Amino acid sequence: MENLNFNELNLSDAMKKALDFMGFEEATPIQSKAIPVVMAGHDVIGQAQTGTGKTCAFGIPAVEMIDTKHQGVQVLVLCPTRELAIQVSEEFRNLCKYKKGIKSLAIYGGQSIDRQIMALKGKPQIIIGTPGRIMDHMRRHTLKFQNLKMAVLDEADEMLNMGFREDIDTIFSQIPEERQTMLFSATMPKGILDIAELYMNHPEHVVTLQKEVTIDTIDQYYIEVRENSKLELLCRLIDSKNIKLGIIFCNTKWKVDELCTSLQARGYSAEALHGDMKQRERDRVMNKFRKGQVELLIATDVAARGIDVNDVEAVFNYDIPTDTEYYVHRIGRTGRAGKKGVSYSFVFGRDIYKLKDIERYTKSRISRTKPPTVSSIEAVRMQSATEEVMAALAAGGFSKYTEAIERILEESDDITTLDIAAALFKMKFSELDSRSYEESELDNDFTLNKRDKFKDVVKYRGEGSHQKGRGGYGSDKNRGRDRRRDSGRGKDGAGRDGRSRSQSRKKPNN
Ligand SMILES: Nc1ncnc2c1ncn2[C@@H]1O[C@H](COP(=O)(O)OP(=O)(O)OP(=O)(O)O)[C@@H](O)[C@H]1O
Ligand SMILES: [Mg+2]
Repeated sequence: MENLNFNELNLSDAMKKALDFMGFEEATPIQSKAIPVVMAGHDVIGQAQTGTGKTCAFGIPAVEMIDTKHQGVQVLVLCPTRELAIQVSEEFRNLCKYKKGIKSLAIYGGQSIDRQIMALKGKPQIIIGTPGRIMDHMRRHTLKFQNLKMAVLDEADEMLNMGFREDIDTIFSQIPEERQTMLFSATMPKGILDIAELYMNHPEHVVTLQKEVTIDTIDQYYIEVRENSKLELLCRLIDSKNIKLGIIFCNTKWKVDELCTSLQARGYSAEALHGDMKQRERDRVMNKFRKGQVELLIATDVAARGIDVNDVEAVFNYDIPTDTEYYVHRIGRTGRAGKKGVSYSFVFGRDIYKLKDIERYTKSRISRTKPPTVSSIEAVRMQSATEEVMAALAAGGFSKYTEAIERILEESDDITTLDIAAALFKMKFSELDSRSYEESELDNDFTLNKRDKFKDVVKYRGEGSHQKGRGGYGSDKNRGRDRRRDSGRGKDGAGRDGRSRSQSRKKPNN
C-alpha cells in the first residue's frame, strides 16, 4: 500500500498544521493503514517495525477524537517506562499544538505526586503514564476514568507480559467497557496476541511488516569476543567508525555502571541509565543524550523500547539480550525514520546459538565481522585530522601567521615548509601518536566456538611474548574527549513507579 498524504486522511486543519510544524510530509505505512481504521472506531492491534511512526499512528486519531465539550480524561496511553511516557507525551503535545483547549499530561513514578495532583486539576483530556503511578492516582481518586473513550497500550506485548499484566488488569477493570482499545508494538508474540484479545472488542490487525521483523535500515553485525576483551573491542569500534552517538546495552545494572566508569576513564563522553538511578538523574542523562551533550548511553533494557533519539548511529549489544524480542527493540534505537544505522552484537561461546534463534525469529541476517585492527583505526584518525586541516585551509584567515613561518624558515636552510607543517600537525594531533590500543587476542584470527582454534587462542595468551605492553588504550591525558566521571548513579531502587522492576518481573534487567 502506498503511503498516504495527510490530506487523504480526513484530518482537521489544526492537526494538519501541527504535522506540518513537526516536519512530516506524508504518513508512514503504519499511519496510512491504521489511522482510518482507528478513526472508524475499531479496536486495533498495530504491528510495525521500530522507528516507523507508531506513536502518531495512535496519537493522531486519539487527539482528533477529543471532544472539548466533555469533561474528564478521554484518552489514556500506558507505557512501560518513565522515559517513554515523557517522550510520548512530548509527541502528543506537538500534535495538540494548534488544538484549542486540549491538554495532555504525563504521569509517572519518581516525580512529585503533589505536583501531579496540581497538574491534574488543570483537567487534561489525555493522560500518558506508567501503570504504577496511574494506579496510585486511581486509588487516591485524583484520577478518574469514567469518561474514558480510548485506552492505548504502547509496547503492548511488554505491557501484557508478566511484570505488567496485573497492573493492566487492575486499570482495565476500572475503566469503562465501552471504549476503544489500541495495542501497538514492533513485536507481537503469539501468546500475547491471545491475551490481548481479552481486553479488546473484535480488534482489527493492522500489520505493515514485510518479511523481516527488524527494519532494513539497520546493518546488523556480530563479533565473537571473550568477556575480558569486550571493552577493548567496543573502544576500537567506536573509534574506527567514529561513532558520535551510540547506545550500549548490558544485561545488568551493575555491568552498566562498571562499563560506564571504564569508558569515562578512557576519556569517552559516556553516561549510565538504569532503574536504580533517581528519576532526576535519569532525566538529566536522557536530556543530555537527546541534545548530543553525551555521546554514549550505557543502558539496561529500560532504554530498549520506544526511545526515539535523533541520529543514534549505532547500537551495541555488549551482552546478548535474553529475549529475542528485546534484540529487535534494542537495535531499533538506530535506523529510525528512514535513517541508516548499524548494530554490533558481542557474542561469546554459546551466545552464538542465541544469535541464531534471533536470526530465525527476526528473519533477518546478522553478519559476522572482525574486530577493527589498530592500523585501520589510525588510518581513520589520520583521515579525520586531514579533513580538519583541509577545512581550516578552506576557511582561510591564517595569513597573519605566515610571518612567523617565514621567520622559522630564515633560521635554517635545512627546514622546509613541509617540515613546519608536519610539526604543527604533530602538535595538534599528538594524540594520534600517544593513543595506543592494547594488543590483544582481538588481533588474532580466531573463532571462539571452534575447539581447535580456541586452543590456539589459549596458547597465544599463555605465551605472553606477543604482548607489547604499549601502555594501554589511550592515556587519559591525551584523549581529546570530554572526560566526565559522574556516572549518574542513584540508589532509590525505583525501577519503575517506585518499585524495583526486578521485584515485579522475572527479567532482572532494567
Ligand atoms: N509521517 C512521518 N514523517 C516523518 N517522520 C515521522 C513521521 N511519523 C513519525 N515520524 C518520526 O519518526 C520517528 C519514529 O517514530 P516513533 O517513535 O513513533 O516510532 P515507533 O514506530 O513507535 O518505534 P518503536 O517501535 O521503536 O517504538 C520519530 O522521531 C517521529 O517523530
Ligand atoms: Mg514507539
